[in-house]
Amino acid sequence: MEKLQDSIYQLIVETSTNLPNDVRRAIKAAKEKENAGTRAALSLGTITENIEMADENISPICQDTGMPTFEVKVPVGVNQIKMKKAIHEAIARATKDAKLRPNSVDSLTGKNTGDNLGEGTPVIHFEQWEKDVIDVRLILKGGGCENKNIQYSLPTELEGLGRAGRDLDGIRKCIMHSVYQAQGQGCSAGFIGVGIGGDRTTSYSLAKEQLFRTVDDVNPNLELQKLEDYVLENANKLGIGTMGFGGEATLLGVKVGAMNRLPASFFVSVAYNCWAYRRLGVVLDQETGEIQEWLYKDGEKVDLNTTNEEVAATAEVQDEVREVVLQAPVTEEQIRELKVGDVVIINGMMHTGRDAIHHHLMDHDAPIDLNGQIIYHCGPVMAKDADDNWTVKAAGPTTSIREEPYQGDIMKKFGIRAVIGKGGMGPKTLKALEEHGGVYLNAIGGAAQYYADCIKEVKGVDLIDFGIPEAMWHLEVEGFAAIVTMDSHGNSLHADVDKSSLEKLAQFKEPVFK
Ligand SMILES: O=C(O)C[C@H](O)C(=O)O
Ligand code: SF4
Repeated sequence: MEKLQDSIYQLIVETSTNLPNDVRRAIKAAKEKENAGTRAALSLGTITENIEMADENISPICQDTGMPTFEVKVPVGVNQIKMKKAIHEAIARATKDAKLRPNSVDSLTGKNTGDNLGEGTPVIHFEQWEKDVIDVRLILKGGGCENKNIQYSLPTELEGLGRAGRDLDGIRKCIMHSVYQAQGQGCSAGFIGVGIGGDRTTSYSLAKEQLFRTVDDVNPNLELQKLEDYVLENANKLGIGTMGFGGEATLLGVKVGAMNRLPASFFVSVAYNCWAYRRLGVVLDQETGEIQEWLYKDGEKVDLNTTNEEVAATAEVQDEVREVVLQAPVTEEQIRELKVGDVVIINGMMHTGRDAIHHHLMDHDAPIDLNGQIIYHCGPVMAKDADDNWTVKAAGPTTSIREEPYQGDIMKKFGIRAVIGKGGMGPKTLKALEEHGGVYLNAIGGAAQYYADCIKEVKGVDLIDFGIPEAMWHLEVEGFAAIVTMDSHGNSLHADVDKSSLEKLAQFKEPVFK
């Protein structure tokens, strides 16, 4: 098995940096369907550009390289202990090479292990089979979309949809609701895997297993096939759109599996995967561990590069969008001029801060003067160059709503004028933006290569003890574009889309499957 570690390493690198063809096809179709020039179409344009950049740079598509989860099938007699060791070594190596972000954190102390190894990480499931080859599949599912997974216990009452009973129609309602509740926070347009039945644990496992089916796979169970078709068609009528900005493309794939349950339990579990649907597989020689075949890589690679017509359509609309260039630090006056829908181009400094920093700043001083500064909700992938200087390898936004309890207070306490993140924030922050004179800017979730390209220099880092993703990085940027989605006049695009999508959800209240 001398090739095993290397083969697994290749699988990890390829999964993190190169989206499979079925996913590429789904994203391409969504982009073609979206009306050229709308906010949704522009966002999808950034996403496709990012996918191609990651492929070219051999760098992570998204900075959150997720919870590495391996599904391994082995012939009888293959040493699983040795395989596990090779997987661990390959994971540590890929982390060192900045193909994975160090993502394994002690749950009690918050300490990052630094190499993605630790209690429970990575996840590896082995199964024996009768074939004489090894089949290894890997999914890298990020934390933001993982947080949007949801489990229902039927019967239940659902917002907008009323009672969901213990039947196919109740299941239909749960799945429609799962898409609504995710809004844009899991980096829509997304893909969902659904598990019906089982106990709470196996139901979720079944949902995740569905994510290993290809997007164009047709369910052999006719009833489930109809359900998949129904949800795919109708969830896209909710108008949530890419990143929750509104639009046609909300859901790109849905796969449903069912297993037996206990008479007393009836679970429906939904695993939500962002557009950065990173899963690949390899077939390995059982003696050498060498790669014999790649899975999910049918035919020629689907090209996502922007066409000339798309460039022209974008340019036309960009003329209509108000674009404001901000040189950070910024003043209250500049911020109060911004309105929802404006595109802001940032030059100058921004400072990363996410969960640990926000918690810390509540009762500590800031490591630097944050007056007039911009905070970026981002946990980047970083590496040191030959001269021992930090460089940014991937740096997209993280889900901002986690900072909702702190954000308003922190902006006021330190004089911060703008925060950049994704998925939007709630009423507490919106109120603070109005009182204090602040703005919330939405960047395109997952577009980690696209934003890393705007970062010209890493000026320094504070609180590195929190680990690479949670430290405060001081970044000098040029041409960093984001959209105003919450302004200082009480407007929130997120609140609007939530409200209108809930109204649309209610249109699916009547029974469909009897
Ligand atoms: O942890 C991150 O960088 C992002 C996370 O996947 C998120 O979607 O919020
Ligand atoms: S930031 Fe978005 S694209 Fe990246 S892992 Fe999180 S949900 Fe997925």
